[in-house]
Amino acid sequence: MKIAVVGTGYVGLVTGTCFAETGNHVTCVDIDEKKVNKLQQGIITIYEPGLEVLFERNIRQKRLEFTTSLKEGIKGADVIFLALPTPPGEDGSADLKYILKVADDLGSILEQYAVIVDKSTVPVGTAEKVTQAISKNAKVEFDVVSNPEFLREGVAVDDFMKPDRVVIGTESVKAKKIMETLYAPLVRQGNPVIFMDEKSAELTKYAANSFLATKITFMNEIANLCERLGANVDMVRKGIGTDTRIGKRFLFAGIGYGGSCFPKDVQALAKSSKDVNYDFKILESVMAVNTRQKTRLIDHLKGYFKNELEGKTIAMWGLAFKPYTDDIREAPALYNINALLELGAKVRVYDPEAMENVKEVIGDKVTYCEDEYETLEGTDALMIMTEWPVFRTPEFKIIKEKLSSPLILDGRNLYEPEQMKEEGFTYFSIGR
Ligand SMILES: NC(=O)C1=CN([C@@H]2O[C@H](COP(=O)(O)OP(=O)(O)OC[C@H]3O[C@@H](n4cnc5c(N)ncnc54)[C@H](O)[C@@H]3O)[C@@H](O)[C@H]2O)C=CC1
Ligand SMILES: O=C(O)[C@H]1O[C@H](OP(=O)(O)OP(=O)(O)OC[C@H]2O[C@@H](n3ccc(=O)[nH]c3=O)[C@H](O)[C@@H]2O)[C@H](O)[C@@H](O)[C@@H]1O
Repeated sequence: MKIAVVGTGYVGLVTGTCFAETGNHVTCVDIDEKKVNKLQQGIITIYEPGLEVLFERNIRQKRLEFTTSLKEGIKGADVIFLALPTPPGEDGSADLKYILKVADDLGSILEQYAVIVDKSTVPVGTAEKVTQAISKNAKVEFDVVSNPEFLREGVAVDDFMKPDRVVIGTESVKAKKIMETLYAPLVRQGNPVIFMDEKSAELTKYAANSFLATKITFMNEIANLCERLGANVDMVRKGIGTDTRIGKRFLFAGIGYGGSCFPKDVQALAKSSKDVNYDFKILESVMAVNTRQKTRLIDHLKGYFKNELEGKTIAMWGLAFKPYTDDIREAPALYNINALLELGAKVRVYDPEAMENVKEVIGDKVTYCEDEYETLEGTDALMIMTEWPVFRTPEFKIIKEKLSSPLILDGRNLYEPEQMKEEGFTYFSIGR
């Protein structure tokens, strides 16, 4: 099949590369000339384990191409994916300006029937709006389909190539057939393609992300309660996760969820609910608890140093919002860096992949270090923000030698509290 992917960011690049890998001819379109230039030279623009080898192979085999021209990119395409940004607008709702701009343009340049697919996370009613925008100038038939994406950064290739399920919202028989054929190689494992109406598909995406954010938040609350009651959240997690109705995944307490999606999608669903006069109480609590959770380590640090953080230097391990990505959007680390700087502390940071991205946002307000041990030079405490494997089994002796006070604040529960006590640390983790 001939596929066009409009928007070659995270989702666009994974979508384009994976569909090329399953034998389609894919042209990815982006307005960012620099990005397209790099991609045309075979330079990958995101860090995603396992993607580069597929990307290089499909470019070599001329199944994957890049352009800045929408007209050229969609020429002859059977399916056109819109993988465009939907950032939060001022009121928290998803901003549809990128999607609707492309939809407007598509109307006049479509030369033959195509299935236009909303791959971006978009509120209920967007497929209808996209249809109207294209219809204004369209001279040919087309269908608009909702096909939300459920991939996670860091394991995006696996999530895309072996999806738990594929959700497709359409009532068009023609579009359904085309989408079925396109996804057939990806659902051979027997996982379902679930067809439904467009609105239900759009809401499914927000429901999934909001449910997962709620699950994490619930565990963060249980963790906070554990600290007050003397229980251990790891034990409680194991105790409840073995109930198959609850499941083991997404039960890890920490310093709050981050990333480019959970925060914005929970906020957008809350706003959509308000717009139809529905007070979605759980979502309001989830957002409030998550904001509070991000301050947990700082609160403890302030307590330890009796609010005297002026002139203290803090080492920070991990900047990305989670491991195996260089993505720092809504990363708890950024929140904590800013809070430390405001309190007059200095910060020394290390992350295996995300430092360049942090430099772009924070500049030289913090010191960037070559590795985890260099961050510890002349510092008063260590904060752990991301559970990269390299931080899991460090040389505690070296850490202790380098810190002026043996204080570790661990937002990801990497170490055993008992062992830390034996090693002579004051160790604060979440819910233990
Ligand atoms: N990042 C993720 O892990 C996931 C994201 N999503 C959703 O997918 C959508 C896209 O997200 P990301 O890929 O992270 O965004 P992104 O910000 O990484 O990429 C968007 C791309 O669209 C391009 N663009 C903007 N206007 C354009 C136009 N008129 N024509 C062509 N290209 C244009 C930008 O230059 C950028 O390269 C969002 O709705 C997001 O919520 C869904 C699942 C996973
Ligand atoms: O819509 C999206 O963009 C994507 O959002 C999330 O994927 P992602 O943001 O890549 O990352 P997750 O692995 O879900 O983690 C999100 C945040 O939750 C935190 N988290 C996750 C799991 C957990 O048990 N505890 C926890 O605190 C992570 O540290 C991270 O900050 C969803 O998991 C994907 O299904 C979805 O497609």
